[in-house]
Amino acid sequence: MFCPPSAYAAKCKGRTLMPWISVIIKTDSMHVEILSDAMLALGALSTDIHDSAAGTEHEQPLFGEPGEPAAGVWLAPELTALFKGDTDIPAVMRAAAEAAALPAPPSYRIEYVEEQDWVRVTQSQFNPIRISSRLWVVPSWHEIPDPNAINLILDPGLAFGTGTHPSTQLCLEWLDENLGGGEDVLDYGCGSGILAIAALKMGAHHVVGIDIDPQAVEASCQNARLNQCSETEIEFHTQMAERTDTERGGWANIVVANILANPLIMLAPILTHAARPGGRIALSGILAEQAEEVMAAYQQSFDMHIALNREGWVLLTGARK
Ligand SMILES: C[S@@+](CC[C@H](N)C(=O)[O-])C[C@H]1O[C@@H](n2cnc3c(N)ncnc32)[C@H](O)[C@@H]1O
Repeated sequence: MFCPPSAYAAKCKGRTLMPWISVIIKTDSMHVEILSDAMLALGALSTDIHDSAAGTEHEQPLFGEPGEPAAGVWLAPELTALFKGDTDIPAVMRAAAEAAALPAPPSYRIEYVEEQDWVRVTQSQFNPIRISSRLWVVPSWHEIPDPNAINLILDPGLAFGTGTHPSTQLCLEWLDENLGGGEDVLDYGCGSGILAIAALKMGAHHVVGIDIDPQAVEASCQNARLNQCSETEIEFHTQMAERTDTERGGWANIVVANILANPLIMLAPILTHAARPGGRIALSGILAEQAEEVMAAYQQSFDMHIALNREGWVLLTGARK
């Protein structure tokens, strides 16, 4: 239901204002960004743009991967802006229309957002995940479902890696199947540290986790502490140190990297250099249609193949020649 400003005013009469108001605006691809910027300048706490044609034949990605051109333009973008409950929304809409050089405010509707314990809401969406017969990923605030299993206790914080994404699960399953014990492991793009810590708990001798994002490194360190990993067994950094103990150019028995196709292609020389001859690599964060391109970047040094796939995501693996 779309609500013109006068109806909005009437709706607010006699009603206790909720702490938050969500304004949902139907617009077009020409005005959506300028309206979004205007909303933020006019006091919106956040804005979100999505394709209201999603689910129809018009649905298409708006952005490509980093470094790639935009994949398309949404035909029916919908802008949602969140305001405090006492905001004069009709005045905001008039000012936003002016900023976007529109003759009148676009049609919009409002929804009232109840105050919630957002931490609790977020936590309730993240439950223990059984990866294999011996491995569970358990949120730090949750009870351990199987005390006899290997339980990876996790608080992802701001980092990626709760264990719910198919590419993370493929990596965990692959590690579960392929770690024999005693390996030196590199986890490149460690996020929450989920793969690195899992590798250590499943028997790796020493694990190095690298992430370009300092917040991910911090989350990984915290999760390592939660899991009582010792600093001599596991370390996290924003970049890889030059190793002096490299054996014929490589030190890792296992290299795992769950990032995205393009960064993985660019990182091929670094990841290849880290793997010792005979060592294995596992790459994920790759869509099935990107597999050939990523394999080509590693094929010279590894005999690459697709080992696992789930929901359109694949895990590529190979042994260092
Ligand atoms: C998809 S998350 C994976 C997190 C975790 N390893 C997992 O499997 O769930 C990818 C991570 O790679 C990091 N990343 C992206 N590009 C990177 C690069 N060039 N070097 C190191 N880390 C990178 C991101 O910051 C992010 O934390």
